[in-house]
Formats: sequence, structure tokens, C-alpha cells
Amino acid sequence: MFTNWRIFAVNRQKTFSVHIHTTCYCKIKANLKRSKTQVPLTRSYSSPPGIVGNEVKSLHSIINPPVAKIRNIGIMAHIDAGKTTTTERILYYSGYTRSLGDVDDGDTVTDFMAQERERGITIQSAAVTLDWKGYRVNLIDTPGHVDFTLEVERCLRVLDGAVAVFDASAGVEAQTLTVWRQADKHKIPRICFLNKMDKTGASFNYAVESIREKLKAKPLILQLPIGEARTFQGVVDVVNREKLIWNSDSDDGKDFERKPLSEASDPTLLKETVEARNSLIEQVADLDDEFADLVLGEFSEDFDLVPAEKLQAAIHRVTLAQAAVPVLCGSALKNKGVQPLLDAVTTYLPSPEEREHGFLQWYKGDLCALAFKVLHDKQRGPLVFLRIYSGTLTPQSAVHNVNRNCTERMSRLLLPFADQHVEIPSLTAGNIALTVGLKQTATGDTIVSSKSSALAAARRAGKGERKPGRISEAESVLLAGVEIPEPVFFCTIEPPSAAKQPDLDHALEHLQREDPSLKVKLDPDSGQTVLCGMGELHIEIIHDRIKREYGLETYLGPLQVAYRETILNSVRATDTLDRVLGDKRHFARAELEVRPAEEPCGVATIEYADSVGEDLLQAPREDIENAVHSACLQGPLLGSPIQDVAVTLHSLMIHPGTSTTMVTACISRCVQKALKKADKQVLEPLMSLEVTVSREYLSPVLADLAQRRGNIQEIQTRQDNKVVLGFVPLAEIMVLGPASFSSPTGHFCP
Ligand SMILES: Nc1nc2c(ncn2[C@@H]2O[C@H](COP(=O)(O)OP(=O)(O)OP(=O)(O)O)[C@@H](O)[C@H]2O)c(=O)[nH]1
Repeated sequence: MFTNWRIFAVNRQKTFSVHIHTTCYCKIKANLKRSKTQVPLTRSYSSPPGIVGNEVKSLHSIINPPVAKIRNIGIMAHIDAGKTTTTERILYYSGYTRSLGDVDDGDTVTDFMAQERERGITIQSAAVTLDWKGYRVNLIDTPGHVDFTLEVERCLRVLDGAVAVFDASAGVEAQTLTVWRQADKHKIPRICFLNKMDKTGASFNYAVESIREKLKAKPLILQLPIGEARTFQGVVDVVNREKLIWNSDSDDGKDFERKPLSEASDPTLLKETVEARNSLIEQVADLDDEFADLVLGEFSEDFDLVPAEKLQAAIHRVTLAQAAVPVLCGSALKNKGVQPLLDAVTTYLPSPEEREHGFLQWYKGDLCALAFKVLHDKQRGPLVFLRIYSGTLTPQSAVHNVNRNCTERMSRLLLPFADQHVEIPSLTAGNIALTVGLKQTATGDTIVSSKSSALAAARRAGKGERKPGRISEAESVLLAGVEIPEPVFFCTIEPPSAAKQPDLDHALEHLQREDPSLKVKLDPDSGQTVLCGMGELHIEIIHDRIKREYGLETYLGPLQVAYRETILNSVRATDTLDRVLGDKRHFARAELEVRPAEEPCGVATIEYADSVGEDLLQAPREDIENAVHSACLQGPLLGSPIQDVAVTLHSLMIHPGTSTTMVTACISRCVQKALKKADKQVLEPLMSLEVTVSREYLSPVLADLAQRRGNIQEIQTRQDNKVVLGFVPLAEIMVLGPASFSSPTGHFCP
């Protein structure tokens, strides 16, 4: 039965990076993140400026700066690149924290969950709001681990710009590619920060080259490093021809000197900087016509005379157009380069009004917001993060949820500052708000001021008034949420006693609302609750949260990989359903064909032959499609969902008076019959794997990958290391965590 495996990549192809260093070379483990148990330390926060003492009067002007001065940005990267460390420095230099937190000490602001502090990883995105040189920066630190990719995606959906952080010794890594693609999908302008310039093996040129080659992006080099690895002291600002040197006696990096480069003191550095500036000018002129006209008109003789402000404005336009990405460098851990990074965020990344949102014209200044994250607070209930695209949010007001067609009352409005929140009287377009009181709102919902406002916007959107008052009409103004990836792991979860089942259901309901990538279903055969998630770590964290946050000790069954099934040939089948219920005869006959879909299509696609036209009037297409989809939920081989199948309904005979339920039951049976007759295959998810290994350990690593049915695509050389790129079946790289987890293939063997 299992000889006929065909390997597939799931829709959301998982990307993974494994770094093997000299101390752990023999076995590849999929989850090599630090796992330390620490006592979480408490942090002292200073109040956000303007919110101390009795400065409440000026609060409104501080909280609602002109929209041109707002920057909504995310920090995104491969795991461990230094996002949280960079965020921590940003908060410190902008005056929001009194001391520098450290990921390794478990006391950073944005990693406030107990699990984040213990493991030294970011699990959920955390939003903070800060002011920098007159700009309001709403910043979201996102997770780097592949299991929490959805967190990154839903934040990127509502941001206007992003800082992509890189480990300068590794360049572009596996998960960098994933988050970069996500940013491409949401058309997010970005800047790159080459972090860890102090680390052994750090190479500015290598990292820039990898951005060019692997991300196919055009790097604009705005800084040059002064020294690398141990000798890293500061950076050169190419645009202004200045050097920035951090005082080695300063232990928090606040003290640094900015000096113009001169022929007398830095002849070599000046020469390199002038060359870099000239090539930057040429590069930007190639991408921006306005700048090209300026340069060729006034400064063609001497590029040195191009004013820094003109160059900066052009870089801003090029960044906004996503034609190129500014590149900066530094070392967050050693407190170097973060202040210029913040300057670059405000100079080069766009304000909300510079981003194009076609739908804004439908609202004419009325409220329109997108819910992108929900958190459960024991005292306050659900806290909903909203990105406000137009209009103003005020507390104690009613808002309309277009997706759920319901009106809810928002009790309080808060400004997010990691786990600390500041109450505010109103918040305008372009900002990110945290609201209390929206009990029905879920991630991806569109929030407007009232139902009539949604309908008015729908009319402006040109969707007619065919069915007045129906939510379907307002659907035209729904903002696109994010695609929720299909889970690749599942396991049963049981409460300690049957009496605790309602508590478990309650906990899972809340967790699912917070995290749409967590799916919960009921096993129809055993009646057990099944958790479906994006990876082992994801399920482990959920298990742990149920224990810590809901006080429930639960038991997990063996962790299993979510397989799929598909068919290999076309098969036709007929099914007749003829029943008498009461005094009524129900008769339906369906004839259909199943065949492999030409293009990967996830679940089944449905087509109708011309001959079924008449009978379709009796059975709505929606019901027919539901019947086909429910038949595809459990494949004939393993009971796994069927995918990439095309179904053509050739004929459908229905006697008058036959209920729709009978018709759909007949179609469902017919699909299952056809699937059973077809040649079938089990599909298994693959991980894209990147293993960094010292040269001497390459052979054992390759042998190990071969044992795990790995498919090696390429072996690259990165400084002194080898980087193995390939695909490995997910089932082969599971980290068998809790003793109760067992091999999924074993579980499935007949
Ligand atoms: N040498 C060096 N280490 C750094 C630097 N920045 C961060 N680190 C270390 O790298 C590790 C990961 O840092 P984090 O800030 O947690 O990285 P992250 O990208 O937020 O990690 P995830 O959110 O879990 O993906 C920690 O041990 C940091 O101390 C740096 O500039 N230089």
C-alpha cells in the first residue's frame, strides 16, 4: 500500500535552516534553537515620552502626529538574526526603556511571553510604539522560526515598511527567503540591516552579494563597515561621507562620534567612500528618472556636488517603488549602528499616506480598519489589534464588523507597548491600535463605523444595490486578510478527566482565535480532540500555554505528519440514491468523473458538463460543491485529505420533490466511489533544508541526510563552511520531544 509514495511540496513549502557546528555534527536535528531554562527577570520601563506626569493635555498631539510622520514597520528575518536584540536597542535609544535587555538573559521588552523568555525565541509578534526625532514609529518584532510564519505574514499585511535583519556571517538564510517573499506579496518596501558585524566570519561583501543573488534584489549600499568581526568599530555614512565611530568605553552605545571624512586623516576610507557614493548615485539615477535628470543636468561633471538631501529623497522614492533596497550594517549586540538604522527607517521607509490603498476612496474619510491580531487577556477579554486605514477610532463607540455582519462596542482604546498598554482618547488613520471589547472580531476582519457606512462604501466600490441590506453586498469592501497555511502536523489532545473537556474546549477556542494557524477538530471515529499545527514547536508551545495560562494539564497523543492523497488517473462513476422518507420519494442519480488536476489546486476543482444545466437549478451549485469538498476530506488510503483533483459532473437526475440533502449525499457518495476506483498516491510534506557545516563534517552530514531520504540540491561554500541545500521529508526530521511522540510512519504502517 505504501510503496507508491510520491513526494510533494505542500502549498506553503516549509523552509528550514539547520546550522551544524563543530560540537554537534553527527545527527541533524530540526529544531536547534536555544533551549534554556531561566528565571524571567522583570524589566523597568520608562513611560513613553509625553505620557508621564500630568502631561495628558499634550497627549493627543503626541499620539496623533501628522500622518506623514508615522512609520509602521516590521522587523523580519531568519531565526536568530538579531531582530529582538535590534528592537531592544531601538527602544533604549528612543528613550522607552531604562536599561538594555538581552535575549540570552530573557529580559527583553518584546519577548514577554514566559516561553519566549525561557527559550530565547520570539513566538508571537509584539508591537511597540516609539518616537524618534519627531517621527512616530509603530514597530512590530516578528518571529523568525518557520512554525510561526503566519505571525510574520499577518503583520506584514498591515505594515508600510520592513527592516530585514541579516546575520552578516550567514547572509541570506532559508527563512529570510520566506519572509522576503511574504514582503514581496504584500508589496512592502524594505531596508536591509546586516547585523552581527562583530561576529567571527562576518562579511559585509558576502552578505550584500547574497542579497543580490538569492533575493534577486538591488542593494543600495548606504554604509560601509569600518572593520569586520573583532575589528568592527563603526560605519561610514556613504551618503554624507561621514564616519560614525562608537566610543569603546561606552557600554550602551549611546556615545558615538560622527565626523566628516577627510583626505588628511582617512585617505583610504575617503577614496572608498567616494567610489561607493558615485556608484550609489549611478545606481539610483538608473532607477529614478527625476534624480537622473538632476544628476545629468546639474552635476554630470562632479558627482561629489550632488546634495545629500537630493540623494536621500531619490533613495526614498526608489525604496517606495521597491526598485531597490538600502543596505546598512552594524552590531545590535555590541550597540553599534542602531541609531543610523532608525534614521534610515524615518528617511527611507514610507509613511502610510505614501502607500497606495485603492479602497480608501470608497470610505471618504470614514472609519476603515483591519483586525490583524487577537490576544486574550484574562481581565480584559479579547484584545484586538487594528490597523486604521481611514477615519478615527474612539473608545466607547460602536463599530461594525463587515465579515461577521455584526455591530460591536469598543470599550477602550490602547496604544500597544509590548505587554504594557497606554490608554488613549482617539487614534487616527495610519496608526496601529489595540482595542478592548470587540468580542466577535477575529484576525482578518474588516471594521467600519457602521453598517450603513459599509453599504455606502460598497456602492462607491460599484457593486450595485441588488440585495439591499444583505451582507453579501458589503463583501465588496472586505479588506483582504492573510492566507492561512494548511497545518502539517497533528496530534490528539486529552484533558485529565472528561469533566475538564469543556475547559479544554474553552482554552482551545481562545488560542485558535489568537492563532489562526492552529486548527482544532474532532476525530469522528474516536471522538478525541485533534490539534493541527505548523510544526512540533508550534504544538509544543500550545500544549505549554494550555498548562500555564489555563491551568490545565493535558496529554498529547503521538505527533503525526499531515499527509495528503491524490489520484493518478481518470475514473468515471455513477451513483443512485432512491429513498422513501415518510410519504415522499427522493431520487437522485449522479454521474461524474474524477481526474488529476492539471495545475496544483489544493482541494478539488469542479466543472459541469453542459447536460447538467437544467437539474442544477434544483440543487444549488454551492451545495454541490460542498458535497464534493466533504467527499474529499477523507481519502480512501489513509483517510487524509485529497488534493489536486478535478471533478466533472456529467449528469445529474433529480426527481421533483427530492431534498437537497439527498442530492448532495448522492454526489458525495459518487465522488467517494470514483476516488476508490482510481489509482491513488500518498503525498508527504517536504522541508527545504539548509545545513551549515564545517568542511570536515560534510560527509557524515550527507550520509545522515541520505538516510533520511533527503534530496540534495546544491552544496555551497560559505567562508570556511559548507552549506548543504536540499529537501527532506518532514517525517524524517522530526525532533521527538515528549516521550509520548512516536514516528508518524510507524503509526500509519498497515
Ligand atoms: N555577535 C552578535 N550576536 C548577536 C547580535 N545580535 C543578536 N545576537 C545574538 O543572537 C542571538 C539571537 O538574537 P535575537 O535577537 O533573539 O534574534 P531574533 O532574530 O530575534 O530571534 P527569533 O526572534 O527567535 O527568530 C542571541 O544570542 C543574541 O545575543 C550581534 O549583533 N552580534
